[in-house]
Amino acid sequence: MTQKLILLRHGESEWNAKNLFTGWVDVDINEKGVGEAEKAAELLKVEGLLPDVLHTSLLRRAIHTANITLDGCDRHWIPVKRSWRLNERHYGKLQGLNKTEIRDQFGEEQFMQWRRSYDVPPPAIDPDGEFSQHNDPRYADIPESERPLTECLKDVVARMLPYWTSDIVPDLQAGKTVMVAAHGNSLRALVKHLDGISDDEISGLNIPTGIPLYYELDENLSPVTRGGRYLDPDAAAASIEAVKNQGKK
Ligand SMILES: O=C(O)[C@H](O)COP(=O)(O)O
Repeated sequence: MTQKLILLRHGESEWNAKNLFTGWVDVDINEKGVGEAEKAAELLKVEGLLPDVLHTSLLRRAIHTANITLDGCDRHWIPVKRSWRLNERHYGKLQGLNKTEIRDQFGEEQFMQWRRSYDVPPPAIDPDGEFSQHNDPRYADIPESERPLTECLKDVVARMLPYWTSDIVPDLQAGKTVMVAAHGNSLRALVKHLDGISDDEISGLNIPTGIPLYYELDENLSPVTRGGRYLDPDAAAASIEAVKNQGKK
């Protein structure tokens, strides 16, 4: 028997539209993002892919997107589990800064290394700075020494995988259709794991906002089709290109 996994990056956020590095800053989705979340519900209904359980990050943009999508396909009542381990990558000192300005200031190579290298994190944020979440009560359960002040994708893989194993896999193995509502980089980390993508190749993978990515997994939790399937492939292709080119305009 195969298992059903739906990955959903939040719809466009206020800061996606403003071209700002966001990371753990808790911004909401904008009107376009609401529309994407509603469309995601339609796509799930057409496919007959109705989630039995939801896993989200602790961030409003993922939670809000998932609520709209589940409401739209009459699944607002399913159980929900949330974890900081599904949060966006902590973008360190870049949080709150404009992507184009950072690219202009530091050059394309440094900009892309911070955005897409596997193991080079941006400089750490000042824990008491304006865009820091270091003292946010929702993260009080993370021992202070382990609370990130910046992260590279490798760090995200390391903190996301324990949750995948302990909480998401058991739901899949119980035969549930699982939806994970999360973020560009936490989903890149999960896709890297599922598809066995190398540390080098992962730099070329981008996740579009608000379009369900469906994975059918075999008994070993390997994708039946590598890369899964976007439920709206044309919209996904256009949005992937836009994410890839962020900071270039
Ligand atoms: O945190 C952010 O700024 C975005 O959600 C992801 O940004 P990226 O595509 O530049 O990594």
